[in-house]
Amino acid sequence: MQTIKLGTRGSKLALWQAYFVKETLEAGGLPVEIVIIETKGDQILDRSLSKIGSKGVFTEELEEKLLSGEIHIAQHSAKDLQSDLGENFEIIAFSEREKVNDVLISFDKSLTLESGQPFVVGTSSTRRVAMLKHFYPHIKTVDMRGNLQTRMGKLESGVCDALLLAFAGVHRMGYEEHIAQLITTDTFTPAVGQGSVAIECAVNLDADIKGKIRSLLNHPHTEKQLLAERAFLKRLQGGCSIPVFGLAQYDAETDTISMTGGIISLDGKEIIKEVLSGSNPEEVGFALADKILDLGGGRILQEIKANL
Ligand SMILES: NCc1[nH]cc(CCC(=O)O)c1CC(=O)O
Repeated sequence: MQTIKLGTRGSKLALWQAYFVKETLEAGGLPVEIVIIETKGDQILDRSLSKIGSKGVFTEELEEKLLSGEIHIAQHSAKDLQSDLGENFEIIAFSEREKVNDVLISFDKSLTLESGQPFVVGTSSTRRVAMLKHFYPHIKTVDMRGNLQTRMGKLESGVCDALLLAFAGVHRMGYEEHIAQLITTDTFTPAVGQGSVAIECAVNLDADIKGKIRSLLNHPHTEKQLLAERAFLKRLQGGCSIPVFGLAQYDAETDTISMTGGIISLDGKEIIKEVLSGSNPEEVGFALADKILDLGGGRILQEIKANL
C-alpha cells in the first residue's frame, strides 16, 4: 500500500502522538512517513493564544498541506482542534481516550489545592485560571505558555510552585512522577476533547485510505464522547481561549450519552454547569449548549469575548 504522509507539529508531545499513530497504522500494514510542520502557535510564544486569535493557531498550516496533498492526514490533540472544520476537512478517527483529569505537577509532592495553603500555579489556560479562582481562591496564578518542556523548566527554576496540566500530556511525556494531585473532574471539568488524538484529513482523500485508517485508529466509545463534546463547543463557538468545559460519558449497555458542560466567567465568580443525557451524541451536545446559553451562558460568553 502507498505510504501515508502524516503531518504533525514538532513539539515533543506532538511527535509522541505522531509516533503513536505511525506505530498503530504500521502494525495494521499501512506504512507511514512523518512530516513535521511548524504552525503560528509554535512560532509566537510571547503572546497569549487569545491575542493571536484562537481559531486555527495550531492547525492552519497543517490544513493547507492537507488541501495541497503534501500530507494525507494530520494528527492533533483533539482538544486543540477547532470545533468547526468547515466543508473541506473532516475527522476520521479519535484515538482511545486517556484519563481526562487535570493534574497538579510539583517538585513538592505534598502540595494539594485543598490544603488552604497559598501557592503559585503556572498556567495560561483561561479555563484553569477561572476554575482556580472559583474553587480555590487562595491560589495565585502566573501566565505560562510554551510546550511542556518549557513549562517544566520554568517550574524547576522557581517561576511557580506548581503547574496545572492535562494528565494525558504528562503521561505521554513521562512526567508522572511529579504528579502531586489528580484533580477530580467533579469540580474541574476538563476541556472538550482532552486526552484523545484526532486524525484530520481533506474530505476528498481516497475513501479506501480513509476507511483503513479509521478501522485501525478510531475508538468508537471515545468517538461518541467526542462527538457530543465537539457539538457542544461548536454551538457555543468556544475557541481554545474561552473557558468552556465539557465531558461526555458513554454507557454502551444502554447506548446513552450523558454530558456535563458549562462556562465560567474569567474572574471565576459565575459558573454555569448542567448535565444532559440522550442517545444521539451531537443532539445531546447541541441541546446542552442551548441550555447553557439560555441560563446566562450567552451573556458570559459576550462578556468574555469583549474582554479578550
Ligand atoms: N493546550 C495544550 C495541550 N493540548 C493537549 C494537551 C495535553 C494532551 C491532551 O489533553 O490530549 C495540552 C497540554 C495541557 O493542556 O496540559
